Amino acid sequence: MIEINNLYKSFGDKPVLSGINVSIRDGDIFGLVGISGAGKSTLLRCVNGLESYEQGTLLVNGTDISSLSGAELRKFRSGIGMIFQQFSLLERKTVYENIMFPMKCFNYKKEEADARIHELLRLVELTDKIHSRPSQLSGGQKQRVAIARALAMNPNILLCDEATSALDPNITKSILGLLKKINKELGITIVIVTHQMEVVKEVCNNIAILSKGELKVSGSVQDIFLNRSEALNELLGASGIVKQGDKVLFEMVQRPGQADQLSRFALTTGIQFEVVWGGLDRYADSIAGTFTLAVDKGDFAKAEAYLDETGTEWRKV
Ligand SMILES: Nc1ncnc2c1ncn2[C@@H]1O[C@H](COP(=O)(O)OP(=O)(O)OP(=O)(O)O)[C@@H](O)[C@H]1O
Repeated sequence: MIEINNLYKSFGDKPVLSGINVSIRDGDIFGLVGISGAGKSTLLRCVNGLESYEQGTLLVNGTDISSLSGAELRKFRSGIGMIFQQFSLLERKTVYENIMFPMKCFNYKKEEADARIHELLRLVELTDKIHSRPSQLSGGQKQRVAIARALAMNPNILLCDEATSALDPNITKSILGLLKKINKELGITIVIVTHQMEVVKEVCNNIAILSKGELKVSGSVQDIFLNRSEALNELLGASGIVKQGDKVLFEMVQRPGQADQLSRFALTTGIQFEVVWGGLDRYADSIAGTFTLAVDKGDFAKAEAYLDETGTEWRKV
């Protein structure tokens, strides 16, 4: 469990995080999202003590990192793996030596480390690349090596800083598949910083949206996308949909299992409408979405009555 309470951090006199409250449960795949400069990476780096903070508390499995130093801090950090956009592999070393690196720092016995490297390479499906150097690998393969290295010390948390941002969509999918497998099979909590909404929808169960160093909203991915807060609209560039002339705009939510919602609305009310925004998305294993409809002002009372009578989830835009 990662519990962040009222966290404040500045660089010099510039506040970059303030009043941050986030709770990440064991087994979560948690997304930290927000536009560039929102403070996502800084918050992620606070979790493993790569950045310090001035106020608030940050507890990882009950331990306050700011209370640790020296060997205790090193031991604590070894329980948190991290991967990066640029992979950060040692270019002159082989795949084997790269994965060995953290174990070497902790004086693992050669046989023990050797067995662990083979086990990790099976997990990331790269056994045939054991003697390759990073320059001989594709981007996706490099990230697999980085993941294996991050897992070498058996962490219970994996931090991912824009880990798929440099990869093409198919490779991104395969890395996300690997992260899901690691989360499910090894029970590792994963925290993902990303600006890619498709990444969030594909793997995260919970997210927090940051803007200018502040937490705007947090909760389940599906709820946040279906509730369409202003913070999400801002992130998606959907703020301020233009209201035109005599039209009234409203948004209907389509939860899983409500696939006939639009056609029922059309057939029952007979109202002519335009779909001006929205669509369906896959959230892990279910499909849901929102539609923003525009109807003539004169038809809105009828539409509203239908929506309320049928218990449809909706809101005026
Ligand atoms: N070491 C540093 N020294 C001074 N300012 C910094 C430092 N690291 C980050 N910042 C500033 O802190 C703010 C938050 O940066 P951060 O990298 O956490 O944002 P981000 O949301 O991860 O953005 P991006 O998606 O562009 O990486 C930015 O204004 C950035 O310029």
